Amino acid sequence: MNDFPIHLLPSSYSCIPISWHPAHRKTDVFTTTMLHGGSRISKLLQSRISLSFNVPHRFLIKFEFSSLFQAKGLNTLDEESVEFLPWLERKAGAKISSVLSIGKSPHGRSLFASENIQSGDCILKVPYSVQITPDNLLPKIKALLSDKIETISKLAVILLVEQKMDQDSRWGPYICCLPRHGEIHSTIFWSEYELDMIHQSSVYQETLNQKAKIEKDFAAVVPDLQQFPDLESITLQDFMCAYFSVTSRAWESPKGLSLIPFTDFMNHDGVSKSIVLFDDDKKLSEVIADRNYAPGEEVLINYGKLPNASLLLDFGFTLPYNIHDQVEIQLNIPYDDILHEKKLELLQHLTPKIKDAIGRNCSEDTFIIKLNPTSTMSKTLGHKSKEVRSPQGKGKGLPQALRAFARVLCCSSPQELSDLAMEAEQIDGRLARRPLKDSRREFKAHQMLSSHITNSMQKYDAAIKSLALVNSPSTSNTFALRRQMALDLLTGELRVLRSASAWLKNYCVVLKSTINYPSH
Ligand SMILES: C[S@@+](CC[C@H](N)C(=O)[O-])C[C@H]1O[C@@H](n2cnc3c(N)ncnc32)[C@H](O)[C@@H]1O
Repeated sequence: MNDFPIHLLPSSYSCIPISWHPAHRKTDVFTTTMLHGGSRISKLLQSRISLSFNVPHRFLIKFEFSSLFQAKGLNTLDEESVEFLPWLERKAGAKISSVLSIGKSPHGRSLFASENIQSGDCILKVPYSVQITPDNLLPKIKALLSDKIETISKLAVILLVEQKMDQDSRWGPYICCLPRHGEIHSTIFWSEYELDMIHQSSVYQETLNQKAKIEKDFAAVVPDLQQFPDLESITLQDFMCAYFSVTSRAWESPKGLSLIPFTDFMNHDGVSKSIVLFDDDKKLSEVIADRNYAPGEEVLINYGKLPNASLLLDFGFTLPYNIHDQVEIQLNIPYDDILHEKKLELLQHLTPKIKDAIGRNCSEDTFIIKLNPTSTMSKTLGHKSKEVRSPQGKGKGLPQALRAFARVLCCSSPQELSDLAMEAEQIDGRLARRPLKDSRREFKAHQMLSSHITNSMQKYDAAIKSLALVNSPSTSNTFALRRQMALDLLTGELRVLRSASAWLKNYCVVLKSTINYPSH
């Protein structure tokens, strides 16, 4: 389902580990030996000459980088950023990168090529010894925290404890770089007024769920933290910020959830092929460049095939045109349907638990529509775009589970329901996965879906139009930024709905042509 071996850990839809983990998302952890081209990676690792790290090199980086940034007209570095890599390399006792430097991008800190990088180069190697995992909890706090506390909360507590230690923190230079309240745009920090802009999207409810979960997790750690005088002043807002730092910066690694300093300064590019890899034998994480970079260019990685819904909730940003966008729709069996109970029973028994792209279990009436993984070039937009495929195409179009649900929903007699149940038993136990033999009923089911989606599109249209009318409650840029994110989110979801609608209309036209009307 997800080709990306590792990704940053979003938390929102987490029923898995990072709860999602990955936390909410399904995360497959591969060691380099399991990767495609793993041998290439090992070869690169062996062939790279390890430069010894010394003080003059620090100054070299500083010099090269400052001049690079002046040449590119980018913001110059702050002192903290210049000192960061040398600090981490000293801590690791190893060279981490000789081709990357930290700089400022329009999206916060980022990594930039400090010299020519070729596709296939290993651009950074961060030893496990300088990654932050729950093992880094101070023993006295570790002993106190109940086993029930999730990893994500444990990492958040580590960040908070280190923050409180201030000058005494072993991770001070890293902690200083973490986002602060006011700089974070995840929807968990949006006001009610701002959230209202995305009421139409499932992210609205996901945000409320996520906030409730964080509050619950905070309530679970507070009694333990209160035993330390320095930590009793930690507020829910502090915890939320630390929690966000974890969800937006941690990777699921063979050691569990890990914060990987320096690597986590890399920004996301949805079409990049670079990901974070873990070499468990060498006990380090690495990134291989997926293309050539000239000095001064921002080097990006892929956090995973994430729709704007996940990016917004877990990372606090959206992409203007996200090829991984998806939309969640809900179908319900009407209560006044005389077959309500029977349909419900059948669906509950015979429909396998529906899982979305990120591994979350959905209730039987919630479906995720995604665009077909086969990309085509959109001439108009100049972006790689995807469509829900037409019935004639090789793709499957809408989720099978959604179409099955519609077929059951449109049954009008107990006999039709038991025919479906019998057919499922005779095949693979999965209900209503095949087109109904009666083309009229198949047509009716898809017509119903089509009008449901049209209805949803109208609501999205209205929500998008109303964005232009919402007034900024303050003069800050924050609201304008969040409104743009809301627009990206809703526009992307509407695009998926439009594509699904086109697919359904096409399918219905094809079906209609096969229906034999009785001759009079
Ligand atoms: C893993 S950190 C990357 C480093 C981060 N820019 C920093 O200043 O430390 C992830 C955060 O970077 C920002 N970010 C990453 N990729 C982005 C993108 N393509 N567009 C906008 N913001 C992005 C978001 O704020 C996100 O929460």
